[in-house]
Amino acid sequence: MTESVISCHNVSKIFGPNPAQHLANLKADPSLTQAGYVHAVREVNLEIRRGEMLVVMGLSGSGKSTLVRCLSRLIEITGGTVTVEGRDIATLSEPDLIDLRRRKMGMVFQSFGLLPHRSVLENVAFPLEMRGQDRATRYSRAREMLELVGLKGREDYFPRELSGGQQQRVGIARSLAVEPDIWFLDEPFSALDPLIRREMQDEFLRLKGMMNKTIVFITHDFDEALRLADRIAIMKDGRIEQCDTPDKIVLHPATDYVAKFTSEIDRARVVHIGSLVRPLTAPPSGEPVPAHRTIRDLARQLISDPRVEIPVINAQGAVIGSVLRQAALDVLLGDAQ
Ligand SMILES: Nc1ncnc2c1ncn2[C@@H]1O[C@H](COP(=O)(O)OP(=O)(O)OP(=O)(O)O)[C@@H](O)[C@H]1O
Repeated sequence: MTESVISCHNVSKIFGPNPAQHLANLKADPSLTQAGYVHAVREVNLEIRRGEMLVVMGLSGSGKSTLVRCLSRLIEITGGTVTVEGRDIATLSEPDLIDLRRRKMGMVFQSFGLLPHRSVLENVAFPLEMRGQDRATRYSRAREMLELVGLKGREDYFPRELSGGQQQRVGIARSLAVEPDIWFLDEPFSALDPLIRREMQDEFLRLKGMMNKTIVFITHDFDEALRLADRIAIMKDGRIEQCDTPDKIVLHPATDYVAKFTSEIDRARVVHIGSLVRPLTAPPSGEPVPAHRTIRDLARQLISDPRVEIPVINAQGAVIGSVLRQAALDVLLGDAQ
């Protein structure tokens, strides 16, 4: 099992004048809600693994931003513990906390937050300037990052001369310049129009493949979550309803609420053959199918294949079990339970 980088144990956040006092009885006493208390995050338990992309998904007001801000202690939690690489971040002094954020963490927000009077190059180099790096080193690193996000040649532009998508790329390049191990992105693409958003998602998947970073990505768009995530944590009223791989979420939604999100989804595009693997009941025969392919990818073959049971291979080519053709067809035709 991969090492956990961030752990949340029973994390709660209550906004209000005297939150700690009400941690135990907020739920039972509705008058506290009337008095202005908001239970934004409720008893969240979560392990974020090194190198994974965890997408936090939920409707507006479900607590996504609050939870993610608790992970870097931008917000003080009311109850529970958050540990980052084994250290309880509530126990860190202010300088240690700033150091942890500067050395390990990067953040990208929905509003691009670029400095309007500085060029693109200067914007990307800015966090390195804050770190006291000399001009030549920081400009060279900033150029590298701009090339990585596809903005080579735009170094001397000003933010107002770029499109929304390009500005967000500058924001991404700026946060990558400091080489964060843990990367928090709060709805980074939501201000972009659908086509550019899709392009940015592709770009993001490319970057993710190149860098082995732990990423926590917030979105309220389920399609975006399914496209990008290794695992999705679905929040409702401050709680995590389910935290699982996209395959498991669409195949086995844990609650009615999660099921509602998945009802409109084309499952065959999400579910990989590997998710339906079961032990072989007979020696494998005929051409196997790779576990990493989606049911949609293999639709033609599945429809015409006469076999009841089709062997499945892993990335190394070893047979890991089989898939019942009928089970795959059920997903394809929307009959999966
Ligand atoms: N500083 C604050 N003071 C009081 N209440 C707050 C504060 N910040 C957030 N809240 C409340 O906490 C709840 C969760 O808010 P949060 O911003 O975490 O939700 P979200 O899922 O990120 O929403 P969105 O998708 O709209 O950004 C909401 O009811 C919100 O009004």
